[in-house]
Amino acid sequence: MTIPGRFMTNDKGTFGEYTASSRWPIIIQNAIDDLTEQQESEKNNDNKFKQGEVIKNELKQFRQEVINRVPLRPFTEEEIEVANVPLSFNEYLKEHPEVNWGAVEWLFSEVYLYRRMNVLFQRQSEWAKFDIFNKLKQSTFESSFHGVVELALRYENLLPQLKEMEQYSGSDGEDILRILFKEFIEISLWGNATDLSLLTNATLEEIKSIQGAKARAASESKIVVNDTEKAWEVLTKAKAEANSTNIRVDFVLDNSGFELYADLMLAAFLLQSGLATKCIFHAKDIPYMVSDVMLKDFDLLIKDLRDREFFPSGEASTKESKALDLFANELDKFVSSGKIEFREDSFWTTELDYWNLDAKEVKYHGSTLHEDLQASNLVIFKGDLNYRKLTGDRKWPRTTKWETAIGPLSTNGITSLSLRTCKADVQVGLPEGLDAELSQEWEKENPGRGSWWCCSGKWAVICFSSGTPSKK
Ligand SMILES: O=P(O)(O)OC[C@H]1O[C@](O)(CO)[C@@H](O)[C@@H]1O
Ligand SMILES: [Mg+2]
Ligand SMILES: [Mn+2]
Repeated sequence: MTIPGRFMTNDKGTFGEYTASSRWPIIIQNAIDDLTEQQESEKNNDNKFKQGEVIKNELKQFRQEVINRVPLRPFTEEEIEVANVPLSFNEYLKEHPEVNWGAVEWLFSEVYLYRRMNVLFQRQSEWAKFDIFNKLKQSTFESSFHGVVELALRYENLLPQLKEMEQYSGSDGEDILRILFKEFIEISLWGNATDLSLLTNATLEEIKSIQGAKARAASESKIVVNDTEKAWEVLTKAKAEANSTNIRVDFVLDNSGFELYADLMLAAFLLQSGLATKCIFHAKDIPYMVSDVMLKDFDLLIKDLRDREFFPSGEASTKESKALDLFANELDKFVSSGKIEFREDSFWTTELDYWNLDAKEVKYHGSTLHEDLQASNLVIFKGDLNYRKLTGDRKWPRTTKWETAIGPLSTNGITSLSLRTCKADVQVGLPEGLDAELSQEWEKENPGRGSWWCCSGKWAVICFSSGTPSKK
């Protein structure tokens, strides 16, 4: 099959076109507003205030450039030097000299946009390490207080049950573990405390019950491709073979706040149940896509869990406070014992798609990461942007097979699982007829935009690749 081109910001009627024309100016304006607020809170630092004014004017100018659809310019030597900008961006622009904001590949231009914004802050000494999206990340996490507490209580309730599991005879225990695995995968997938059967005080019997199955079936109905079972088999096989000595699961992260919290819950479940012995989290090295996780967001999350102002769970003695503290302590223990590790790499914030997670990409860490991820039993890619990079954000027919769409990743040795809430035009792996069916359904409420069902965040896909050539 010929490899199709990537989605462009001038593809009429696409979500990419809409994002570029209407959402990017809003994102930049929000950054200007948050910068102004930050300046107000540090007025006494005159030098910082002045530098903030410089950034603000440059952001306003940049926003105007995007609106006026000017050509995308290369980074200057000075910018590359000061802000450590990977040369991949300028190489791309050299090959595509004519691109402007109104007619450029969506993937490149969106990643380039965040890099351009970051350069403006990195060039000012007082703002070089400032995360312009921090306020938004923190306020969003703060507003998810009830879901955070609910999951912490569930986790606390689950711990003794996982211990008790040992007594269950083989298949019975495994059945429950499989149900819990699927539920934690779904909690991580949706990045919220879905109301699954895993109620706060559900007993193991209840989890296995019909009622539990009904709740699960309801939430699974929105997952239109579901390879969870294949990931389960990989980890249970590893657990049986490795007698739990060395099972590594990697998370290529998406959003901070509740999504990261849900990812940590999944990791804690895997570690406590012996389905993993080490979890490595891959974070972004600069502020990116507004909400994506940086190393500092993990430290902030643990601090927030213990902060009674941030999460008002009452006295330290309340069951809610104790559950939050318990999970924060668990995370500290996992980190100090090396069971959880956090890393960052500039590869994740280049425009390179994940076909570059391969030995052939030797300039921007693609091959280094590819080499390292060979040692992982399962690499979980979270969210929509990662899915777009796995599939190259290309205009594949929506029934294209997963292993075709992810190119070299289907045979170069990385065992991968994409947990994606659908928020962009690219969509593959669908059975015949499903796209038409969902487009028709979405069209009813959204005339003329039926195909945007896969940009709504209302549906999701869970896609597995063994990373080895499929046995013919
Ligand atoms: O946080 P996620 O799940 O990666 O979603 C980010 C998505 O939002 C968008 O910015 C626009 O919807 C996409 O470009 C991007 O893929
Ligand atoms: Mg996401
Ligand atoms: Mn994201």
